[in-house]
Amino acid sequence: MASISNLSHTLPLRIRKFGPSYFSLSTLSCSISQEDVHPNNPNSYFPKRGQTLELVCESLAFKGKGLCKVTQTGFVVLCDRALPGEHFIGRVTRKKGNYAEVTKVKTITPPRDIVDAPCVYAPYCGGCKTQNLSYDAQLRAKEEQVRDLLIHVAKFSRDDLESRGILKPIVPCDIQFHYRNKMEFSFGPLRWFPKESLHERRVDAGSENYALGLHAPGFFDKILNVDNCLLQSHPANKVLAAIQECWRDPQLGFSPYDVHSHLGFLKHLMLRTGRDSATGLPEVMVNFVTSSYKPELLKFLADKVSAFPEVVSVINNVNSSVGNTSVGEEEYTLYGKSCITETLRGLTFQISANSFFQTNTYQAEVLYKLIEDCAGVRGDGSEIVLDLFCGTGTIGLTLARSVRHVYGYEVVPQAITDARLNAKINGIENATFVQGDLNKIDENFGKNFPKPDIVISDPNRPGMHMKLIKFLLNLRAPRIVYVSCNPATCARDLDYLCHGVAERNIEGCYKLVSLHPVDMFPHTPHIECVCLLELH
Ligand SMILES: C[S@@+](CC[C@H](N)C(=O)[O-])C[C@H]1O[C@@H](n2cnc3c(N)ncnc32)[C@H](O)[C@@H]1O
Repeated sequence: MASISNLSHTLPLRIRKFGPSYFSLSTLSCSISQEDVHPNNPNSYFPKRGQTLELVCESLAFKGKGLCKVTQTGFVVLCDRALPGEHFIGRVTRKKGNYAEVTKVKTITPPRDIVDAPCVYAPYCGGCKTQNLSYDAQLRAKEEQVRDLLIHVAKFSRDDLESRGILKPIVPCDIQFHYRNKMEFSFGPLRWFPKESLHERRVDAGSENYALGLHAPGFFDKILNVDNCLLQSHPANKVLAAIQECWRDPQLGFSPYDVHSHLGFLKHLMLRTGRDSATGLPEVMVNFVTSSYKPELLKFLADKVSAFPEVVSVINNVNSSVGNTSVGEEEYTLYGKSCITETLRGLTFQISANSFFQTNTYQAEVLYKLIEDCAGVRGDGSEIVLDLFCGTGTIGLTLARSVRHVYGYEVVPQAITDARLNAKINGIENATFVQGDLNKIDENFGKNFPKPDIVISDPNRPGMHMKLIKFLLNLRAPRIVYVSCNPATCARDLDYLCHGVAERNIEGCYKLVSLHPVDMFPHTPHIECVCLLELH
């Protein structure tokens, strides 16, 4: 779910809804000619495709894009890889409703707070877009983004947020590199080179042209070859390097999968790192995703990686479909165990090749502690917890020890199986996990569990469906802890829960007590938020 190749998500909320006023930024320099103004509305302004603008980046917006505003009009322009304070020339590439996107042509004055990015791939890789921005500045930009969304989308006043102390300072991540416990690399027949290194490409290089790495941002078919990733664990990097060293050898007979011709064997390499719950030592799972089942062919790579003492599991997911996901129709264990383990808040979790687990274990400890604090469990074993979007049950299980019962709901059947298994291995008997689609609930939802004292809701990026919002507003649980990985949809849902949905005549009944932004993924645009809502 959280491979680096899908770190660049689509914008789930219509930006149209925000309008230029969402971007509370000062006016920036850019000259406008009379033709740029729409003839029917002299106040409107639309730059033309191909037009160049002189801009200053003021802040970072969704997907970590630099946000600029055009002088006199306030027209919003977004630029990938522009950083706060950077004065630059941008060329308009796309017009979208009430904003435009530009690509950077030339920097006039460098950004504030820049640092040398330690990773050689940082300028091109879609994973770490802000590695060259100091960590303090990254945190400030994330905090500002959340504040803007709370004001302009969730409709809280700046005064509310500040004087009532609702918006808490962002929780930094103490570990800024090697924090990811899962990475997914892709194989491809032709490595991608950025423009400035195109001279390195050799047409006659044969299998040397093969790529194993990360997708070039925005391209499903272009792969930047990567020998070492500063976000993944050290043992996982050793495995990656060992595979890179040999897999192109023509004598081994490996072919990378071509997403256009649908030919080729090796599709993805997924590396997951956990910890042995008894010794605390790292455990690595190597998962080869292939287009067919050929264990005799994979044996060479399986033997090579299993020679590392940290590698305790070598898996083969076979995905014969033309789709390019890493989830196979069949899964084989080529070496060792079928799962690795990880410890979180004193509990042990089994992680299979495709099960969801928080990708930054270190910061997940911090996040879950915060969720527990916000849940405010009394500890007398009397309370009922409803854990919506429970995944493999991790949040609910950490609370189960001090409440009467946890009811978890989740759409992915395998995650529910894992949640039940996780309850069992931790000796937890007061947790019930049910598979179901929370976007399709009807009036019967809620009849199978007692009224909860605490609701935990941790949806994925699209946030909560209106049916679920209505359900929660009718349920009137005393407390909701809303955990979100997308501050835009989070702000929308907070507005609904607190202020209601005017166009549907629905009244809100919650008060936002606190919102803690948490940095789970340094150098990336991602922001997690933990919000505490209490019934009015
Ligand atoms: C951000 S994850 C949270 C997982 C879990 N709470 C944790 O911390 O590990 C969101 C979860 O919501 C699940 N999900 C997505 N859409 C859903 C839906 N419509 N109904 C129920 N669950 C859904 C996903 O499968 C995923 O496990």
